[in-house]
Amino acid sequence: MTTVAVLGGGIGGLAASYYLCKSPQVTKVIVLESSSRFGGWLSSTRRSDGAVFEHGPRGIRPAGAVGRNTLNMVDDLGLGGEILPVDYSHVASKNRYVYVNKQLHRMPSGISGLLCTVPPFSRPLLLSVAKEILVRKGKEDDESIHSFVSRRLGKELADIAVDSLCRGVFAGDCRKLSVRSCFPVLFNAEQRRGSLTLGMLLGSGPTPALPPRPSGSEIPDRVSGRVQLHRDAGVQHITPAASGWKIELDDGVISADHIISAMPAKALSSILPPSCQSLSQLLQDISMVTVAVVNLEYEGSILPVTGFGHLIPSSENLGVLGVVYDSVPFPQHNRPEGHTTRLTVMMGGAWFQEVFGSPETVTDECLLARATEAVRSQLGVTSAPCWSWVALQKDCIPQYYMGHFRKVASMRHLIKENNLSLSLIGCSYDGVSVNDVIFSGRTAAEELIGAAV
Ligand SMILES: Cc1cc2nc3c(=O)[nH]c(=O)nc-3n(C[C@H](O)[C@H](O)[C@H](O)COP(=O)(O)OP(=O)(O)OC[C@H]3O[C@@H](n4cnc5c(N)ncnc54)[C@H](O)[C@@H]3O)c2cc1C
Ligand SMILES: C=Cc1c2[nH]c(c1C)Cc1[nH]c(c(CCC(=O)O)c1C)Cc1[nH]c(c(C)c1CCC(=O)O)Cc1[nH]c(c(C)c1C=C)C2
Repeated sequence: MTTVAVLGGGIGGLAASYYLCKSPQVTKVIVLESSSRFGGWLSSTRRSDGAVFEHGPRGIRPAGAVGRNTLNMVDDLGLGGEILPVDYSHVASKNRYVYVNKQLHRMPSGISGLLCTVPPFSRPLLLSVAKEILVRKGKEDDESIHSFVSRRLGKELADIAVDSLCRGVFAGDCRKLSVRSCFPVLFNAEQRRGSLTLGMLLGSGPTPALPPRPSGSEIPDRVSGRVQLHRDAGVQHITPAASGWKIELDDGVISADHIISAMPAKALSSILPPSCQSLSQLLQDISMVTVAVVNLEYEGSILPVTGFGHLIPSSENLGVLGVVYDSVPFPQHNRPEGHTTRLTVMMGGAWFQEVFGSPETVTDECLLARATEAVRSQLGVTSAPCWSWVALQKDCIPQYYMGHFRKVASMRHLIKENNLSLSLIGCSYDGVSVNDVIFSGRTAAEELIGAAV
């Protein structure tokens, strides 16, 4: 009865089409992807010798409702056996480093991390946590992450730990990013319990509910039967029609009863008609940053420490955000013959233009030189890499600046007010992690169908 067009074939669009096909009310799902491959930022190189290098995301957090939701989807698609688990006792889960004052420091963890003074911090975490309970609740309806954490836990934690964390998740500047939109758990803990510590101990509100999992191994067949996947199908314009939408592609026009937009907000803004100008303007306002992802392979075991990787606060180095020690969490992706170490250096983000100039003119040689120099100075690796790959991921991570929640609420309000049969999903709105994006696809499918899927 219903034809749904999903615009954008990244993980958000693919997840939405998977959930839509679980309902018999949806007769056809048409996924339109402008590039020549599906997956969006999920992208890797598998070399002929078996080594794998990720140019986008490399892991998901299985925790919480959204993490469980991803695992359920992966299982239902019969892909559970492909997961490379990194459990909580793994060294990559326990050891994360920050590079401060030209040294690597292991981030405090466990009881001893709470009770002892662990450099680069000047006092035990427990002191900050205990004092936090007494800090009064903020009065604003949003605040920068840096201001929020400085106020509640002290400036040192904000300057080092939180500054680094925001670079390692949003490639962004914690002085500009919104605590309400980037870390809703922290914001809600303060709102509901008056304290992060109490929020963590007592819980800070409802988490998304997951309906029971469907039993079927037939799901992949049902999905493939009703989904049409079109690559090289860039959407140029969409126009509301008597019932639903007219969708203009480079080489034709199609109709759909409903559109799920899984493309970046700015891209959607550029294909809307003049009659949707207010919505267009709000969408246009969601900025993205560019990240240079440099994969490096070195002969032998070259790491001075073992763990997931290290992050670098903006006070130490603006341009280099962090280094992932890929061989540690995912040794299965090393080349089987002869021992090598795989690393990924991530650079730029909110500081790209300032440090490297325009993404349009920066060269791969320049980015490779900056990445190998970071590995030399931060990890003491003097040898040259035996293999490298530079991927310039332009406009790849949205920045939820202060007031982001208001913009998103206004967009959804405008859509409702104008009776547009349109859902907004993907990383531009309600969370940037792969888990969040998959969950946004599920939420949109459920809202459209009017039932849990
Ligand atoms: C370097 C990097 C590392 C990351 N690491 C992690 C990680 O470890 N863990 C984690 O959870 N998350 C990570 N993320 C975040 C996560 O990967 C992304 O937020 C997520 O993949 C975004 O998915 P999406 O479907 O919303 O968007 P996208 O992947 O951007 O998909 C949108 C699609 O829309 C298409 N499109 C655009 N315009 C049009 C048009 N006009 N017509 C048709 N199609 C169009 C695009 O080609 C694209 O394929 C990382 C991101 C990056 C960039
Ligand atoms: C240095 C840059 C980046 C690194 N990863 C990303 C960037 C921009 C992107 C990214 N990483 C994670 C997520 C998902 C967040 C979530 O809510 O699940 C995204 C969008 C996962 C992540 N990576 C690190 C942390 C602390 C997290 C949060 C979740 C978790 O605990 O796993 C740390 C980290 N990321 C990078 C490095 C070098 C690094 C080092 C310790 C790379």
